[in-house]
Amino acid sequence: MSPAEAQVRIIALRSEISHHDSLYYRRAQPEISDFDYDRLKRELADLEKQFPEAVASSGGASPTAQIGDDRTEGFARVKHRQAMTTLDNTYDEGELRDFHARMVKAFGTEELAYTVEPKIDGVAVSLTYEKGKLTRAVTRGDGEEGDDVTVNVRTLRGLPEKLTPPADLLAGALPDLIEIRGEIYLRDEEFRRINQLQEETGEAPYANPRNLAAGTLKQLDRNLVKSRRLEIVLYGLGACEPEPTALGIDSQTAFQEKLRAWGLPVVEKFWSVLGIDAVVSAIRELDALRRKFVYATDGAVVKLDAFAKQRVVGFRGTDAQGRAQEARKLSPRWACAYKFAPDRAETRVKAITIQVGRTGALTPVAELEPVLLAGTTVKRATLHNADEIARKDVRVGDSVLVEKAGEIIPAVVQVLVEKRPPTCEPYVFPTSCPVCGTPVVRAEGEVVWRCPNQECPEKVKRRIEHFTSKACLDIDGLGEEMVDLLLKQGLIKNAADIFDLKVEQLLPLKKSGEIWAGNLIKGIAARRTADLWRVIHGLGIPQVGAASAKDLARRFRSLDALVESSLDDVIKIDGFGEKTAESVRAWFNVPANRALIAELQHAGLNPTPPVATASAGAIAGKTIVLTGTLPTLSREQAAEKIEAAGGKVSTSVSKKTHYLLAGEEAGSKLEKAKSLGVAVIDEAEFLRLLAVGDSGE
Ligand SMILES: NC(=O)c1ccc[n+]([C@@H]2O[C@H](COP(=O)([O-])OP(=O)(O)OC[C@H]3O[C@@H](n4cnc5c(N)ncnc54)[C@H](O)[C@@H]3O)[C@@H](O)[C@H]2O)c1
Ligand SMILES: [Zn+2]
Repeated sequence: MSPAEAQVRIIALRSEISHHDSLYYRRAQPEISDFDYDRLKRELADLEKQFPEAVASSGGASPTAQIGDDRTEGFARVKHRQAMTTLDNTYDEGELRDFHARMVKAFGTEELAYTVEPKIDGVAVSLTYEKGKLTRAVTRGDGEEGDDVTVNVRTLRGLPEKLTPPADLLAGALPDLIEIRGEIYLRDEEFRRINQLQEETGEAPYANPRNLAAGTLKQLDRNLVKSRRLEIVLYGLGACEPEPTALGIDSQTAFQEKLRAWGLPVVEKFWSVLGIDAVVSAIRELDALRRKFVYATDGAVVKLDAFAKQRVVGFRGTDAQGRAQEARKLSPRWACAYKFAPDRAETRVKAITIQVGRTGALTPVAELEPVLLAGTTVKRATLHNADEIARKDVRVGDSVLVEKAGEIIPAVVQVLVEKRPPTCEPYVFPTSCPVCGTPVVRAEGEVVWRCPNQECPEKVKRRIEHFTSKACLDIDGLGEEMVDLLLKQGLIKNAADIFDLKVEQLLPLKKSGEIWAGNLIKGIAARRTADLWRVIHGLGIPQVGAASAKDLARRFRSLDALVESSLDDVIKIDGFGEKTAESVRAWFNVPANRALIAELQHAGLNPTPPVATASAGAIAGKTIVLTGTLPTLSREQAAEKIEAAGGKVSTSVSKKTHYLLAGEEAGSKLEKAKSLGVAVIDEAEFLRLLAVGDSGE
């Protein structure tokens, strides 16, 4: 390659990489896989090294000398006390050994202590704890300054507002201020749940849990954030006052132990080892274990253990020409990320079929030549939607690469265009429903095409299947096949008909099926009084999963009350965003849906409301004032709990106040409460009261 050609390629790569950076960090909707992205970036870094003169005349900053910037509109920006960096990474064991060789050169010994940690594929954040209390959460941003996401991070389950102080003084006190770095992630099952809702409502599904976590963390609707169960795992140290050594933290291993002692969520396992061979075997162990972890991992992070040694080698902060940039830290020289190549395989697309979902969404699926991938045989892979097929230009007959991350459904990541047979025609997405022939529609701003026919046999079937499924009415013996058979025989037309089935009607379906038919009818009859939330879930209201159905059951306690509820009533439920509430109301406003409810009731469906609900609890209807600092709950959390239990939070103490919930350093409110004879309770008492009304599902 000539310098002139190199320059052209460098400019092209820079713009391509910037494009992918913006999609990945700001919009959380990347177009290419990480593996392919890393290849582009490596190509650019190599060219920049090889042709420094071409770099000099290309102008502008290179993505190789920057940290991917995640900052977006709508968030306050906060400077990190200590910069957040990225990691140098490799897919190659040889390069990992080169890293070790550099350390050996710096310290003159092979016997170097390292930690090996899982590399969590989440969204990087920095938490600040001041005097043991969580005060701030900030995204990595450009490394120097990130977005303030404190409000959203406070919704995370499993993240303590306070650090557990050491049991004995010898263990060191809590730091005055500490920045703790970690990753926010979503579990696979939560990822799947949300993606299903996305698809049902016609929004683009997320490609993987990391992107969904990133997209969620940057939501401005706190209720939406809360409804998605984000979690966090912590592993890194930023600024610390006093010096970490004063707290007994002089290595990554000691820091890991401290995180555990403080009660923070941490990695399941890390290794403290001596020398590079031990590093390599720890990475092998990690690779064998990592699929069992609750978060996705994409590699191992190897760190020089001793902080004193880390300080000696410092950070990479130079651009491609080796010039130092103004104190901009890019990545530590004392760490190296070894990435695991994704599980990928090459196969061929035999056909593209279209699935029609419960809400009519048309989902294209690639039917594949069976191929072994991550230990399982893969025959089908999702193609998501029409836009995705067009973007990747997937055609029947194409050779493709399929990738499987964790337990996630395999996806076609790339078409091998060079292997395309000349007869391959571009795929044409159907313009009518493959099942009922109705022309498909696409709502404005949606990516999903739908069959709009409410009577579409496939939709009807899927609605009934959902209604009788384990997750909903849980009717024994009424699986997908039986529902299909009953529909084909004309014995049912909708979910309500199930309750009118007679033994005589079922007898012809099976040879000597008396016992079977009798049991099925008995089973169906027993579900007439199923839990209310199961019935609500079974209705298949868009956006309403089991958790929301439980909330609705707790709040309304009967189908009639739910049918008659107003948008306002629904919005007020804790955890319900406007979107969910609107979706609920829209569903009940459809005459056919109301008719179905009437039919169900007519057929004897009489669901059981939750046993002990919040409205029967000790907090329900009570006015509570908060004061002082509580030992574990933040004010926000306490207020939320009160409202969720049907109580009211008030700011000032009066004769109408039922309880004053008082923590440490309670001031004038405490005196006033005492003078008015208002009951004063502490956090423990408060939690006991809450528990009184919380036994119902
Ligand atoms: N597909 C795309 O279009 C696209 C675009 C941009 C970036 N990316 C992906 O993102 C990567 C770059 O992102 P990055 O700068 O965050 O780098 P990175 O994800 O490769 O590694 C650095 C990050 O790893 C995280 N990390 C996880 N576990 C850790 C541990 N135990 N110790 C220390 N750090 C740990 C930290 O947040 C750190 O910032 C690329 O390599 C690529 O895989 C993909
Ligand atoms: Zn149809």
